[in-house]
Amino acid sequence: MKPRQPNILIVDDELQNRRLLAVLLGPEGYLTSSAASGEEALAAISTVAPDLILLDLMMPGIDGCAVASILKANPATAHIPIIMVTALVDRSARLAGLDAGAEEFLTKPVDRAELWLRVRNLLRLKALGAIESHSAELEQQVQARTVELQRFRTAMDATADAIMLLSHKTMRFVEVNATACAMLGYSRDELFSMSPCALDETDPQQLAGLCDALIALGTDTALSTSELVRKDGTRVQVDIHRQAMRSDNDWIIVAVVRDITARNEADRRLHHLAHHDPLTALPNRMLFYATLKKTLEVAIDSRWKVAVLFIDLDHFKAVNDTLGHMVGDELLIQFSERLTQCARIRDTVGRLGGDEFGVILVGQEGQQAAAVVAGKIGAALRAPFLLHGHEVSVSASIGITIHPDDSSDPDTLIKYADTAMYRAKQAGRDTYRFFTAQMNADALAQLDLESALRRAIDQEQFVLHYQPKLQLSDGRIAGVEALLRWQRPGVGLVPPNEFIPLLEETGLIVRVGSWVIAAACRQIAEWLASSVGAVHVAVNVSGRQFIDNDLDAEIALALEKYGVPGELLELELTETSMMANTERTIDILCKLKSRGVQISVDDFGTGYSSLSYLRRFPINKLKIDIAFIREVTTSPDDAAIVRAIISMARSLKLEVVAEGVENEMQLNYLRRHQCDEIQGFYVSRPLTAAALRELLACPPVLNLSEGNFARQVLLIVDDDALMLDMLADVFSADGYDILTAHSAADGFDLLALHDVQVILCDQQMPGMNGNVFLDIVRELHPETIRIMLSGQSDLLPIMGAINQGAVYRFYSKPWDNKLLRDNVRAAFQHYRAMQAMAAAQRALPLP
Ligand SMILES: Nc1nc2c(ncn2[C@@H]2O[C@H](COP(=O)(O)O[C@H]3[C@@H](O)[C@H](n4cnc5c(=O)[nH]c(N)nc54)O[C@@H]3COP(=O)(O)O)[C@@H](O)[C@H]2O)c(=O)[nH]1
Repeated sequence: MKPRQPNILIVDDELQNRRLLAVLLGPEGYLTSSAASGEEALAAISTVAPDLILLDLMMPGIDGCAVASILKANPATAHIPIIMVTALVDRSARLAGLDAGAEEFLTKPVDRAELWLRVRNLLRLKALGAIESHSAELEQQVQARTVELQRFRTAMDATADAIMLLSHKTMRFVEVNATACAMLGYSRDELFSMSPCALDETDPQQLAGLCDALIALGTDTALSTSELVRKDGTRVQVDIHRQAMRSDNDWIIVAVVRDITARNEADRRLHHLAHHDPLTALPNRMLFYATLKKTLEVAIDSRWKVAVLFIDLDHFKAVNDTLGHMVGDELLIQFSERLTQCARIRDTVGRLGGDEFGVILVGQEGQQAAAVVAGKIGAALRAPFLLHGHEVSVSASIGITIHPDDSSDPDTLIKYADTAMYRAKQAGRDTYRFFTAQMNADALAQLDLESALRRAIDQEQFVLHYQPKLQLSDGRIAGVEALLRWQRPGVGLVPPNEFIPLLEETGLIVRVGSWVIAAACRQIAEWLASSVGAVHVAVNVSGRQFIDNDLDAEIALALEKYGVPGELLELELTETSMMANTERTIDILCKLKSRGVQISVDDFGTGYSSLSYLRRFPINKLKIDIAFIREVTTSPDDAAIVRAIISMARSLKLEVVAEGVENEMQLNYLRRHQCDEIQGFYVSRPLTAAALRELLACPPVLNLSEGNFARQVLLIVDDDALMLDMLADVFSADGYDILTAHSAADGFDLLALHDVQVILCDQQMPGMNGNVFLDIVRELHPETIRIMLSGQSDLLPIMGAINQGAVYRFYSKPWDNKLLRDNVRAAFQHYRAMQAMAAAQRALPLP
């Protein structure tokens, strides 16, 4: 390229001088322009700045010094070199010129060689000055950029995300921050020298394609999740935001890389938490369901069978309620471990909630495999669990459904397995049941019944019947028990056993129970206001009424609403319901008792039966369950239980009511053993309110004669009628009340009805012989004195009976009348002595 010709401005008021200088400069390749005055020069310079100015010192108007001063004062023109041309040779004129800013002087007339030399030197110097200032400028720029870059790097390095800048042209990193180095284990220089493809195992074409796509996106950023390989070969999961940015004639791909390992781990943990039971770590209901759904999809294609086992621990609630939730939790954990061991790796074990677990079995066998696993689960539970120092034995009830036999829908399979599990429970627990179509029909019937019951509640289709309780001391009606009946439209009166279990199961018992309390209070108030007067009414209360609502407030409200004194209301609770939620139940019962409400334990003897535990409850009465009353006069076991309950109740100062009394024998037996009240068909069946009113107006007269308590009653038992007569004759003169029985059965009835003190019994009787009879009597009526009459020479059975305490004396037939009478008299004396001793013991204070 041809160098640019320097442009020189000649300023002189003399044309001659201007022309001369132009002529002198022309041959040296300079372009010249001229100005005839200082003003003209300044105007020209403001338009085009010359490379050098030859300035005449002495000019009219603005002289050379003034022009120089103006130009040097202006930064835009200060750099233009000025050669002052003057005819003046004195020193002061020259100094004035230099002072004004001129770089050089030429004296007129101008010497050509000196002119060229000065011009050339000044132009060179100017060029040098321009370069220097340019490099200074450049240096400044570089410094500024370096500071900027440093600041940028510091900022980049302080960023938690890795930042990597990739040149599109070179496909190499041009910048990376410290986080990138730390994340990937490479130094900055290593990253600059390596191909980015090594980091995510792509090939260069892929990378180029990715960059092109980003460039096409413009300023938009693209997000992707990827995995990068560290220097040590390990992998790091990352989110990458990429953006292409123009940089001169290149594109820079900016990648902001975030390590998402921790986030992924947190996500994984969250996912695990959402799908697993935190206590047992087993899949929860949601995951169990999802697994079953997937398993069924595969099974349908591959024609496999899938069995679903629904497992529920038996009496788990009792463990929880009595030993506490910590023990309950531990049981669930240990059970889940045993359960998992019963399944194969490919099976799924899950916790469906509470004490309910599920197992999914896949295979060809279906039923057989399910039965085997169910058997294994049962066997796994044989060994007791050691739970925080308590040894606990539990069993499980299992329901089983099979795909494709029962259904191929996950919901239905689980529901059917649940239904079958209930059947296993009903069958006595600790067993398993396969689902059957009948179960489904039953389940549907249950649903029908449930909706009918909901309607019954809304439409108040319930009524109360009342069954009297008789006080044994005086034969008066002591009160009544309110018993629920359902007047089901189109069906008639439905007894509670047919619907109370479902009310309990569905929780509807709480609403119905509230209705019962209100209805009973309303009825008490009605009787109170009528000629009937005060009637003490007991209502049955379910355990759920204690848990699900504020029973105390509810009863208080009902008593207040109907103006009923608390003393006329009694609550009957079963032992089992008392054991659930003990503390809350005790609290509520105490509040109720303070209102005068009586509390009795229903069905006593069938549940927990721990009187020491029951002492914590503010109870007034025990109701002995009907199961012990049915055979109380013939079953030594039942009789012993009844007597034990009465005696324990006495010592705790509780009243005792026997329920289900159906005959006079039971009544007398209970009366003789100090039972306070009886309830049962013998007194009356449950009655409508109207029928009860009539009964109360004209109460039943029951045979409650003082009996023969003060008399001496001798029972003679012999199948031989002649023998019976003879024996009765022998004792007729001794003033006893003599009862005769032809068989053991008759003997039991008479013993129940009368206060027999001495028994004389033939050993050889058909049916039950004397040994067995007296042995049972010993248990039923231990206070009696039992004498055996034997015609046998074999004394061994009699000796046995004597040793067991069943027989007090024995006599061989034929007997000596006098000896026999003496001994019977002695037997009565012995009886009285024993009674006196027992009474004295009873009178002693309790330990
Ligand atoms: N939670 C509630 N439970 C209630 C309510 N009303 C009744 N029930 C419970 O339902 C069960 C069955 O009651 P029901 O069919 O009324 O039977 C009672 C009596 O009829 C029956 N009974 C009475 N005497 C005799 C008899 O001599 N022989 C005989 N075979 N049965 C007899 O016993 C039932 C009373 O039992 P109990 O309550 O234990 O005293 C029953 O469990 C009721 O409790 C209610 O409102 N809420």
